[in-house]
Amino acid sequence: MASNNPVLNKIEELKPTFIKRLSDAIAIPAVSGDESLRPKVVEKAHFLAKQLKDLGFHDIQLKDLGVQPPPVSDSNLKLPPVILSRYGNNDSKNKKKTILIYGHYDVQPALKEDGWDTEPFTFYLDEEKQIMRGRGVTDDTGPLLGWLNVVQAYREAGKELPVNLITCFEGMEESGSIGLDKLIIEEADKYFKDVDTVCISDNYWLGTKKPVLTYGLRGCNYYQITIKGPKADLHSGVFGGCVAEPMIDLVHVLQSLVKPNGEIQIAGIKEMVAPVTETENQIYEKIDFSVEELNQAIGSKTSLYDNKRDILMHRWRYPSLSIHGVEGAFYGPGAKTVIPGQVIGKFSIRTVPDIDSKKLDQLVIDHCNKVFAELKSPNTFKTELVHDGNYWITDPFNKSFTAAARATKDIYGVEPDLTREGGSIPITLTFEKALKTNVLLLPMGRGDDAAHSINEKLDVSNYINGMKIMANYLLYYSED
Ligand SMILES: NCC(=O)N[C@@H](Cc1c[nH]cn1)C(=O)O
Ligand SMILES: [Zn+2]
Ligand SMILES: [Zn+2]
Repeated sequence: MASNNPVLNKIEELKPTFIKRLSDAIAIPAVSGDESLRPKVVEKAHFLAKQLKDLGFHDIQLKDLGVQPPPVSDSNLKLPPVILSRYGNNDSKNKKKTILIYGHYDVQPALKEDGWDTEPFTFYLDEEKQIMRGRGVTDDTGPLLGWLNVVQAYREAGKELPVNLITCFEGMEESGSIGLDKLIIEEADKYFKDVDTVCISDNYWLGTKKPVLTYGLRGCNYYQITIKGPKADLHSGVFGGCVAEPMIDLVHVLQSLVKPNGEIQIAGIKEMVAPVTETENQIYEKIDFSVEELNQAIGSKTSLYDNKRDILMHRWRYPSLSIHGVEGAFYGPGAKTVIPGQVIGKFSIRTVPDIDSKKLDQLVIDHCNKVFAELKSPNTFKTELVHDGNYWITDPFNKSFTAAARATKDIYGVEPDLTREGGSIPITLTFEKALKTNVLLLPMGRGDDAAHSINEKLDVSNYINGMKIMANYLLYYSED
């Protein structure tokens, strides 16, 4: 019986070791979106490769993906490596199934000044609440290390791993997984040739109490608008009123994209969204989630919808457009009277079935060009795609989901809810297509973990129970 799996006790016993491993990893500020921190992303790859080696993984390869394509400031900037490795081997008398474990070791940017209670790259354990804090604890360093920890627990419990593992850990997920598609396609018949299924632990429960398994993701197309005017920033008293201000142009274009109620204003997008079916209509009622849980996760009562169904549909199955920020604009405290000479506005669209990504890019660029032309501004203007990643949806009743549901029930005593997610993991669809296999999303953290936000956290219980689920999932998936 897997609930008596001795590996589960070993996971409890090794808790301090696993917390220390996470603490060491969090200390490396592997921010893929910050070019100046690229050496740190590479350092984290080497840190992980050493951990894998010490745990008995073999054939460890740090795959070079070449230089980062534009738009990028440094045209020689190298992409961080993808870490491939194996645990276990098939020989003639030992034919085990092979699971590919995907995770990402890069993280979102984080500064203490953003409002963190502690330094984001100094791991913090709240002993009383048993909550761990730091950039990456839940997205995705904690879950990624979970797999390594599970291998250690199997080894120290004296149990053979019931499956073979292949790792594919990337360092660019938070920046669109640039370069990874090509590598997966190239390795499909080589390094990945024995893969039976893919498991990704890089998402979250919907709420805070009930575990879930995830069968859908939205895609993400990220754009930037660059507006250039004066050669340098100007004094607004000296020049204000007689120069065309890039920031004023940008505000006009950005406001044309979306209404405050979330409605996207770009013509042609709505028409590409798949209609709601009767079967789909019925799934929302059964999901364990409430408006209060959303309010708790966002720390306010600012939801656009007052009922569960609309909230879930707008998170999972409708597109959304978010405006993220403006590079070059004044944003600090105080009252600087500056006219920024050049600004870069950033926004993204979360995509859903059946939006055609290339058609979307054209609609977005045409829309922005049209609105800018109407301004009759002498400034220069360019809208471009920074990166994209497709949406994904699968059948949640295949062998891998069934094994994961059983493993989850062992640990939490309930059947997990089957959910979709509003976030994106750009590479999911590529795995499915290139390896001709299923993908399972097996989340570790909770819906209020504040991934991408300040004070990102992971409850110790989710870390430990998440590993126990992984351990039993490997066992159940190995069975015929
Ligand atoms: N945990 C998954 C995650 O956070 N994914 C990112 C991926 C992304 C896409 N474009 C930029 N980053 C997300 O924002 O959903
Ligand atoms: Zn992630
Ligand atoms: Zn993320």
